[in-house]
Amino acid sequence: MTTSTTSRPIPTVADLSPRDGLRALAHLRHGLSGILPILEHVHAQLGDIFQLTLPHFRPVVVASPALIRDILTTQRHQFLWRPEDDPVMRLLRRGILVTDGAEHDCLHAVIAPSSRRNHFLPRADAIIAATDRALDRWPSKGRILTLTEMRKIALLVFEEIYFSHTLSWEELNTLWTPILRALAYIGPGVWVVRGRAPNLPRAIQPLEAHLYALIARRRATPSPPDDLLTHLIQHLDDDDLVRDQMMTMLIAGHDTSTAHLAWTLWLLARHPDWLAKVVEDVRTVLGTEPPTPEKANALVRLDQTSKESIRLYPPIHVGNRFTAADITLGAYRIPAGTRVMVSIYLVHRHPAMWEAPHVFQPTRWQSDFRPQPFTYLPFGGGPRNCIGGAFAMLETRLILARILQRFDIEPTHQHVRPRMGATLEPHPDFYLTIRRRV
Ligand code: HEM
Repeated sequence: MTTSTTSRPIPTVADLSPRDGLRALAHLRHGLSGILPILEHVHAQLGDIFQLTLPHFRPVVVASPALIRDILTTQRHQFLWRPEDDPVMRLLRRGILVTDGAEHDCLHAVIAPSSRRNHFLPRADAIIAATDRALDRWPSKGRILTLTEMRKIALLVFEEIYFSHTLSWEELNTLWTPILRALAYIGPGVWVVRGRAPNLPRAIQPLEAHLYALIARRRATPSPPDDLLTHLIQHLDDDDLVRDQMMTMLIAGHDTSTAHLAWTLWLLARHPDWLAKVVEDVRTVLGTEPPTPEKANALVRLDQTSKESIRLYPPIHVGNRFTAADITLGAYRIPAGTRVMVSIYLVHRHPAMWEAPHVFQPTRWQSDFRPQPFTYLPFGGGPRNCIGGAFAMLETRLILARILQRFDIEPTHQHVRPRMGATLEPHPDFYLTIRRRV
């Protein structure tokens, strides 16, 4: 823990000069997409810890690796994950992501085994098969709406691997709007500054019904498959609690991969010289065979692309915590009940930690390159890091390799901005021009 005998006041946006304040606010012309540039601007002026002071929304934003280490590891017991009244709590209820202490640790013990590498490595062919179901419907020559298509793939893959359920196109159509409504509900909205969370939208009902139907069917299956859903029903008697974990894993497990896949394709399409090299690797290593985990490991430049993409555009760009009591963090006193935001986005672009932080430079990820501790946190850090990180890394590499094997991608000039939804996603959704090879 970082200690200090005297405490310092946390700088607030009120400490900005009027000129800097106006410059920061000017980014609001881009709506929600302007918030990250505002945070970058304030970070540059006020340093690695500062406080926003909006009505009902006064988070302490942290971009200091040392303080982030304290929050995620040594002082983690001083933080809670969620206040009672928050849309994420209302949607996920008692899901692993939003529980604390012993309850969290019990759920972790149930869920973690189905997310280990040795569990899903043998199912890599199912990831490819689910991907192919979506790719087979792409035009031979034409355009795809990238974020939308990546979401379809991520949902098909997720349900196949974690619920052993082959989602039909009809089911996907039924679930599509409820899932988008659930994501919009938990994304930032005006309620944040109004201070009162809206009610859970009724439109998500078909998603609830889908999860409960899977639970009922699985409880009635005599020889169930070895997957997350089976682990859950074997350990948890309460269907509502099973539903909470399924909802959590489905939301946390597909929206993040969707955003990462879309960002990576956008970066590739914006950097045609690099794209050509990655494609050459894919086609040399794979030939006409589908990607396997071993072959994906040999795709070094694809791996570098993915690492750089998730540095620049981390789908989870912030870790939210709440102080459980008055605490001391480094040289600062923070009162109980304060929202503390670990800014993964700011630390990934920290000018003192990264060379050319805003530049897409996949070659920085040479095999011997190790970022400074707590400066690269795409999957969080400490004991509460991402439970699906290993799966996500394999899944996204296999999917990208399959896309590049089966399709040529044209460079794009389209600009997108990172928008804070439930995850950090490219906005607007963008078209990729593609041509089928196989
Ligand atoms: C590119 C994909 C992914 C990214 C970038 C990502 C990122 C993260 C991050 C940053 C955290 C920590 C949040 C915090 O400290 O506040 C986290 C936690 C979590 N993630 Fe992921 N994630 C991804 C994929 C997945 C997948 C595939 C699953 C499940 C199938 C998943 C399930 C979870 C869960 C349940 C937690 C909470 C763990 C706990 O509290 O013990 N994530 N993720």
